[in-house]
Amino acid sequence: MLLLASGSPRRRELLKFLGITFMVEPGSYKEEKPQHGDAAAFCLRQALGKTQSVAVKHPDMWVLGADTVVALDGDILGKPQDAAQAEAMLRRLSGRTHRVFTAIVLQRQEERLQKVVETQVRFRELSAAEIAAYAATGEPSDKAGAYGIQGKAAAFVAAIHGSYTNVVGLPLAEVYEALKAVRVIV
Ligand SMILES: Cc1cn([C@H]2C[C@H](O)[C@@H](COP(=O)(O)OP(=O)(O)OP(=O)(O)O)O2)c(=O)[nH]c1=O
Repeated sequence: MLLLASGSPRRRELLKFLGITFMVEPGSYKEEKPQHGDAAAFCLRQALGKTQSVAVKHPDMWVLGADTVVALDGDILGKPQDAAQAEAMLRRLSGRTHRVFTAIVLQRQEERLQKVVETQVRFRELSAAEIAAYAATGEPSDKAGAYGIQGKAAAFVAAIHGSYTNVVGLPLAEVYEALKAVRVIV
C-alpha cells in the first residue's frame, strides 16, 4: 500500500490520475525557512523530512513525500507570509524566467528513491494592478512563489519548459517511474 505524506490537495488530485489506491497522512516535519542558495538541495531536504516523519510510523508501507520551491537569482521562494510578500514575489517574477523545483522521495524503511525535477516558467510582464488583483484573490497564500499555474496565474505564463505537473507540486512522469521501480505499480 502507498501512503502520500502530504496535506496538499493538489498532490492528492495529481496522484489520483495514476489510477492507484493510496492513503494520505500529512507529515509532521517543520519546514525550514527558504532563503538564498541551492534550491534543489533545499527542497530535497524538506521532502526527506516530510517523508521520514511519516515513514517511521508505517514501516510496512511505501511513503511518498514532495516539496516544491521557486528559484530566482539564487533566492529560494517558498510560500508568501502575507499579501504584501505575495505581491513582492510576483513583481520579481514579472517578465522573467524562473525555475520551479519539486523533490520527490519514495521510502520504505531503509529503501529510498529520491529525485529533484526542474521546470522553467516564463511570466509575461505583469502590471501593478494585475499583481494587486491576483494577490487579493488569496490564491498565492499556500503556493511556492505566490502563484498557482493551475489557477488564475495560468494567464501569467508566457512559456513553460519541462513538466507541468512538477509546477503544480508532483511530477507525475517521475512519480510513475519511481512507483514502477519499487513495484507499487506493476
Ligand atoms: C508554483 C506552484 C506551486 N504550487 C504549490 C505546490 C505545493 O503544494 C506548494 C508548495 O508548498 P509545499 O511545502 O511544497 O507543499 P504543501 O505545504 O502545500 O503540502 P505538503 O503537505 O505536501 O508539504 O505550492 C501550486 O499549487 N501551483 C504552482 O504553480
